This record gives sequence, C-alpha cells and structure tokens, in this order.
Amino acid sequence: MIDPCSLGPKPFLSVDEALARIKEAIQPVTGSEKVELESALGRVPAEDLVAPINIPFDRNSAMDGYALSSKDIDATQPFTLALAGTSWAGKPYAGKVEAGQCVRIYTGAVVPNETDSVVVQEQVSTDGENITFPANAAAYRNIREAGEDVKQGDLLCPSQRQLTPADIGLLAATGIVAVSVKRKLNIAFLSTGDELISLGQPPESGKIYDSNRYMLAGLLADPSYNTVDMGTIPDDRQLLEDTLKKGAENNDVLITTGGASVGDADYIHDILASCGEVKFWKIAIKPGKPLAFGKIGMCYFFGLPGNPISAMVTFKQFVAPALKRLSGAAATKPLRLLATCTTALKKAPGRQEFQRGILTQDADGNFFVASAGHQGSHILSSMSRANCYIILLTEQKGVASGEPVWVAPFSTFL
Ligand SMILES: Nc1nc2c(c(=O)[nH]1)N[C@H]1C(S)=C(S)[C@@H](COP(=O)(O)OP(=O)(O)OC[C@H]3O[C@@H](n4cnc5c(N)ncnc54)[C@H](O)[C@@H]3O)O[C@H]1N2
Ligand code: MOO
Repeated sequence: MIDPCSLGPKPFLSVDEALARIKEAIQPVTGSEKVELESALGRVPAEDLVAPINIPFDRNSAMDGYALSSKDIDATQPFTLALAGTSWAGKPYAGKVEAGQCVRIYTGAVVPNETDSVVVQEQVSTDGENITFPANAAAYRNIREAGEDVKQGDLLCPSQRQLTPADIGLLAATGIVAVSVKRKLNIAFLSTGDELISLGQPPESGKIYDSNRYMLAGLLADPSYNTVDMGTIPDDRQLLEDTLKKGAENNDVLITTGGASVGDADYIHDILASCGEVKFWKIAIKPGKPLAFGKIGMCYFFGLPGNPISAMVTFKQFVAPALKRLSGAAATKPLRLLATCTTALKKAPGRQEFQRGILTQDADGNFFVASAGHQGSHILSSMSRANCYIILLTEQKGVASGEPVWVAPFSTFL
C-alpha cells in the first residue's frame, strides 16, 4: 500500500520538529496557589522547597540496645556498666549519664549527650541492674546524627518537578504544612463524529461507542489538571466551531479527537485555521499523522486523530509533554532501551512508527520485545495488551527477528 506521507509536495513535519514547535509555542503558567501537603501530590512547586529544620532533628539510635560512652569501653575484655534509665522513642532519658553507666535505648530514641555508641541488645547480658558488654562493643556506633539526612536550609524539592510520594514524605519529615504550587491547568476535551454513541445506548449498525473520550479522561487524570468533558459533538461545522470557541474561552487547553483528517466531514483543521492559528498539521508519525496543533485565542489546541490508537499515541508523544511544560514542570527524558525483537516487523520508510510491543526480561537482565499483535490504528486490544512502544525510526524499513530495536516502556511489565 502507498503511504500518503510519500505523496504530496513536501514531507510532513518530523516528530522532533513538531516537539520543538510545541516547546517554542508553550509558555508555562505563572499563577500559583498554596495547598496543604495532603493535597500536594503531583503538583508542581512554584519555588524551590528548602528544609526548615534538620532531619533527623535529634541524634538518635538506629537500634534497640544500650547507649554508652566510648570512654567506658574496654576493648580487650567484656565489661559491665550500671543501668541508669531508659531513653524511649518519643520520651528521651532526662538525666545525665555518669561515668560507668549506660542507658537502655530504643530505635529512634534520642541518644543522651554523654553517650556516643549504641550496642544492640542481642550482644549483651543483663541481671536487670547491670549490663555486660562484649570486648569489641566500640565497633557498633548505631547512631543517626542530627541533620545526617537533610540539613536545615538544604534544598528538599526543586521547583518544576511534580511532587512524588517520596517528596511528600520528605516534606512531611521537616514539618512543612503547606506548599506553594503552580495553579492547575484547565483542560477541556471532546469527541467529534456522527457515528459516535455514548455508553448506555444500545449498539447500532453504523454507530460506534465514543471510546476516545473515556480514554482521554484517563490520560488526563493528573493532580495538576482540572478537566471538563464537553461530550460528543456531531459532524456539524457550525456547532463544532461554536463549541470549540466556547471551550477555548474558558480553558488553557482544548483537546478534540476525530475530524482531523481530510474527509469532507473533517472540519477540525478548517475551524482552527479560521478561528485561530495552525502551528502545525500532519506529522510523519504512524499512527497519528493528522495531528493538528495551534491556538484559539489564548487557548492551546490539539486536534487528535479519531482512530483510537492514533489519538493515544499522539497524546502521549505530544500532548503529555506539552501539558507538563504548560503546568510549569521541567521536561523529563522518556525512558528508552534497546531490546532484541523476537518478531519480524513490517514498516515502510517515511514515518516514525510507534508499534505496540510486549517487553520481557530474562534472568540475565536481557530485554526482548515481541509485537503485541495487529498494529492497525483502530485496534484497541493490542494497545491494551502492550506494555511498551517499539520505536521504528523514520527511514527504517522492516525489522527482522533477532535484530535490536528501541523500546519505550509504559512503566512496569509483567
Ligand atoms: N484520504 C485520506 N484518508 C485518511 C487519511 C489520509 O491521509 N488521506 N489519513 C488516515 C489516518 S492516518 C487517520 S489517523 C484517520 C484520522 O481521521 P480523523 O482524525 O479525521 O478521524 P475520523 O475520520 O473522525 O475517525 C477515524 C476513525 O476513528 C473512529 N473514531 C473517531 N472518533 C472516535 C471516538 N471518539 N471513539 C472511537 N473511535 C472513534 C472513526 O469511527 C473512524 O473509524 O484518517 C485516515 N483517513
Ligand atoms: O496516522 Mo493514522 O493514525 O496512521 O491511522
């Protein structure tokens, strides 16, 4: 079959050029708001977050055992110290530890100032009042220094990086109650097409369920985004134009699926050209060629193709990084690795391809990837089975079984 990309006066924009145009067009939002730490997961800090205190706050014990001073240690033979009291986690020993004394101590409890070693309880013997230590007790310090993890004034989390659960834990450990974060993006999305029916309606010949809208809602689930589902719009040019203008008025980003190509009922490009500005239309990518990007007023616009896999691939490759940039988050480099392809793959030169694959790893750590099945841009089942994209470069032809290929894992794999 002839690839339409090979036809026409000039080649379509490459994936990298399209990404560069998106980067150039999108300026991160400037507004910020203060949110409680409990609501900060996934939000983008508006400024660098700095430690208000040391972590650990106190010098504390790493083990359950006995705290003593190394001055009392006998390195050559077992020795005995009198038990002065207990330092509990949350209830430090209040007295002074005199020469010849030790203190019962538990993991996380404050280490008394006069002591500098904790010997684990498994290594001592006791009669209840005195503790006998082994000769080499000095070898076991078992003390966590104040500020050993983070010092007051250290950078905890840089601005521009979405807060992870580990970040939230780190911030909580320093007692930070609320953080200033970039404001949420307002994103509207809709589907277009006379053939689309909503869930709950009976199946009908000539109609299909509007699966893209549900998929998009999933792709847009992010704590930094407020989303508005504008529903399914039929192939009515005026209605579509009015709906796009309305969506663009109240949102930072508007995303559509369908009607992006060249059919007589594909109005997206025309409407974008007449009501806004087309930054690009059509990319040398498979699937996803008819992607349109532009602006309607102040709102960024993405017209995704209607084929479900084309919509998914273009969302992940172009819309997701664009939204991250707009939200104030710094660009992250997608994980790519080389794997041995265990199925032969067909490909015509001219477009960069994102084929659905199943990535596995053997006991020696070697990666293997197989096709996830039928690669048609309407085939949702192979997308659902896949755990990675196999990336085939623009000028690459087919791949023979046993050849290395670039793979972009989605996250983990079975
Ligand atoms: N003459 C040409 N025809 C097509 C070309 C071309 O270059 N020349 N490109 C093809 C490519 S590549 C793609 S991708 C599609 C994209 O077309 P549109 O964005 O205009 O999408 P539609 O025509 O509206 O729909 C395509 C396909 O997807 C189904 N669809 C649409 N919306 C949904 C939805 N919300 N949920 C599930 N499925 C949906 C629709 O029924 C069609 O089957 O154009 C090719 N044609
Ligand atoms: O680009 Mo289309 O998405 O090849 O099917």
